[in-house]
Amino acid sequence: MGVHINANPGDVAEIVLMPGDPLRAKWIAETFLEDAKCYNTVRNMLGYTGTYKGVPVSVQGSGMGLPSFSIYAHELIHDFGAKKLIRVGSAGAMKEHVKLRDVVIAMSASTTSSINRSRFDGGDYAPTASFDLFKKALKIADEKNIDVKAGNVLSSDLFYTDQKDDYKKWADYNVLCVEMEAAALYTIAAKFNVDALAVLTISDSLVTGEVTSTEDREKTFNQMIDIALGLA
Ligand SMILES: O=P(O)(O)O[C@H]1O[C@H](CO)[C@@H](O)[C@H]1O
Ligand SMILES: O=c1cc[nH]c(=O)[nH]1
Repeated sequence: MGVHINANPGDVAEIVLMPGDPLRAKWIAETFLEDAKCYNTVRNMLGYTGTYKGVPVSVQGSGMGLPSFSIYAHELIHDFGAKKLIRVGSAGAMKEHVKLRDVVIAMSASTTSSINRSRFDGGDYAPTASFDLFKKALKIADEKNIDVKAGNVLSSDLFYTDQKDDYKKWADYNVLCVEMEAAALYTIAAKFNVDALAVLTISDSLVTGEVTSTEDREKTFNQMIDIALGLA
């Protein structure tokens, strides 16, 4: 049992999909998994385990931001033995060629958070995807004819920035999009020596100002789920 995940040993599968939104977790469990059962309702941060093509798979909401994500990732690995964490999240495009609904796989995650500076006594750690999961995800995308972009993403502490153009410096250095958790995922997975990958869908564009609806973000980003489940 963890402090924030009120489940029993064995309730959580070795592979866990992690959307920020707990209602996206519910949608994934109900839409893609067989016999999904809810194992966590603490703080309404819903977690489910079911099967996908006969393989046990869990889906656990993480909440927003590196601190919240870090708590769930830590407990999933440390208390429940998770071995593969796949973030399935929304992100804002920072480059013109990254379009609404594009799937972006995070090879690495820059961050504005100071969590890793504290952890590494001022040093700049480089949070990086698992090569094995990354390779497999590209293969799955290819087989399923899903066009993906891959590169560095930004895990920001801020959703609302003070200046509209704050993203441009990151874009100038080829960072593809902004979200709020991947850097924590890659750091915590590395600490515990488990595999991790962030598969993102572009929900809005900081370049063009286009947006998708709340319902779209909760229930329609199927392609990233297809890729994530292919990793099970
Ligand atoms: O759609 P999710 O997975 O929550 O991800 C993105 O959406 C939230 C902000 O709206 C942040 O958590 C960000 O990382
Ligand atoms: O963190 C996020 C997620 C989606 N869009 C953004 O601009 N930021």
